[in-house]
Amino acid sequence: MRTTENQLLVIFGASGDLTARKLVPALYKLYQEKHLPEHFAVLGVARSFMTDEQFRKRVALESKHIKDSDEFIAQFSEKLFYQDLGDSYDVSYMELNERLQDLNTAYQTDNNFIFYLSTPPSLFEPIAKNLTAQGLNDEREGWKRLIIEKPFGYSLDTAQSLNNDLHRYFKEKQIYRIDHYLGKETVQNILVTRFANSIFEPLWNRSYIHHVEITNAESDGVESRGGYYDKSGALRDMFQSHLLQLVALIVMEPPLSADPEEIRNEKLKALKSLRLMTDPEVLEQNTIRGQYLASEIDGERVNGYREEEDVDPDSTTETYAAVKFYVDNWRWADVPFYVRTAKRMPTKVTEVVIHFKSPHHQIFKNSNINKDNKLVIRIQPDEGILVKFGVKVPGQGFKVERGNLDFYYSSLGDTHIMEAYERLLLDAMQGDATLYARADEVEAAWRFTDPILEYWKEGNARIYGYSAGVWGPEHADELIEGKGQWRNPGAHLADDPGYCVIE
Ligand SMILES: NC(=O)C1=CN([C@@H]2O[C@H](COP(=O)(O)OP(=O)(O)OC[C@H]3O[C@@H](n4cnc5c(N)ncnc54)[C@H](OP(=O)(O)O)[C@@H]3O)[C@@H](O)[C@H]2O)C=CC1
Ligand SMILES: O=C1O[C@H](COP(=O)(O)O)[C@@H](O)[C@H](O)[C@H]1O
Repeated sequence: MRTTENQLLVIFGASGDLTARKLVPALYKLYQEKHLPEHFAVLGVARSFMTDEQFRKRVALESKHIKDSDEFIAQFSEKLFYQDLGDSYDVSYMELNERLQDLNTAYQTDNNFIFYLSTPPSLFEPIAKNLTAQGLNDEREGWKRLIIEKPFGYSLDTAQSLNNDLHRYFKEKQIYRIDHYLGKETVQNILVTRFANSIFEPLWNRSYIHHVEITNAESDGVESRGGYYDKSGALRDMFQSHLLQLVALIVMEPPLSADPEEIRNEKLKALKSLRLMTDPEVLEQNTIRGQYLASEIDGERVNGYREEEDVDPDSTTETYAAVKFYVDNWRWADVPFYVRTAKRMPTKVTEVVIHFKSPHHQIFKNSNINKDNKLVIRIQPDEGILVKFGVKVPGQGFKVERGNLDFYYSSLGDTHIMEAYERLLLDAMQGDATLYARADEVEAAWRFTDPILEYWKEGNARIYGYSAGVWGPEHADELIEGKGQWRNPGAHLADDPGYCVIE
């Protein structure tokens, strides 16, 4: 059992959206579930002026994301404090340090500090530098950890220079780069499915796997984040980070143990083995970008991307990205990977599908099976795993249909499944970086993504429009043709069509 030592959590960007919507509710849940240490406090930091009481009201007492009895919330709120930084950096950081030391003494947090940077990325380096100037990176008394929000860089160059900047002030082992997909239970379950069973891993290679398909679909548009998204796009926002982390978990070799560095070493090797696409012809044939157009969903008009708030009316930023690629190593040679991510799809769903090859000799010639075995790892919603396999239809002869063999997390009843930010915060509090991305992993992911972005930026690849509420541009079907078709899953895995369900 890992221990959570006494500590003080400092959140930069405490007046922002993420703090109110994700971080404080996650801390509250950890408090409810009794995961927080006996001596614990949170200091929120931003430029806006607020008293402790105003901060508490804003993020806890009046938060629609926290629901519980007033008394319990009030107890939790007493652990929350706020310090404004104003605009004059040196003086402010000195005051911040004094406040920290006072809280550290009052709450007996043993000089253990986590600094969570939930600010615009341009502030990651200056905050690390200012903390260092105050000696707040020094681990001689108590440990110091730095959590960095996404996006981590905008390209390989910018990610490398951010890594270099941060390493000037903090050691790699002090740095925790958030990728909230790694905090999802079902994403972690990929490791368990593969390495805690002997029934999947022997098949997990080019001899048995036909192709791998990953879909990340959101039904929402860009909502209020148009300003950020228009400079980012689907490839930077989802593919480079969350989806390549999923790919790494699917592709990686078995680690020696569940030790964080062993797992991260294998993920790095996996990311390094993705075949770089630099030839324009290859990029043209293997990547597709799209942008959603205005449409009607359930009788209501929804905006096209270019009409969204804070989006350039002539924007060529992609809201749909599909990439086909190969992994150049012994295990995966010639197995195509198809990964797509998009906004304004028919439903919100993320899943990994391992498509197995057909049996190499068909005995049941009259069977009406034209689909192969599949392993569906449903990341969200309706989290679970589904195996599609052939079963005999009762009656004469050998008619074969696809049956479903499944497991759903919802069947665990009342078991509390930690939300990603809860899990990640608790891990950082306990000094476990397994579910955080290491510097070299992030760079390897950018190395693969950069040439696609460059090719798209040059205006070479066409940007296909698709109506909001459909599965992306029709042209994307050509990418996967010859290997089958996109699975276009429904919201509920439990409703996945199958001849029978084996309980
Ligand atoms: N919101 C979301 O759903 C997601 C956000 N993220 C990431 O989380 C981070 C925060 O995002 P979000 O909360 O949405 O952003 P917001 O714009 O809502 O908040 C930014 C915060 O940074 C503060 N800030 C700005 N300048 C400074 C400064 N000089 N010193 C200290 N604080 C400062 C702002 O407060 P003030 O103006 O008072 O200083 C505010 O509290 C970003 O890196 C974002 O990419 C990642 C995934 C999802
Ligand atoms: O990081 C991000 O993720 C969300 C999707 O997260 P999920 O947990 O709801 O799947 C995405 O909407 C956002 O654009 C992106 O920045």
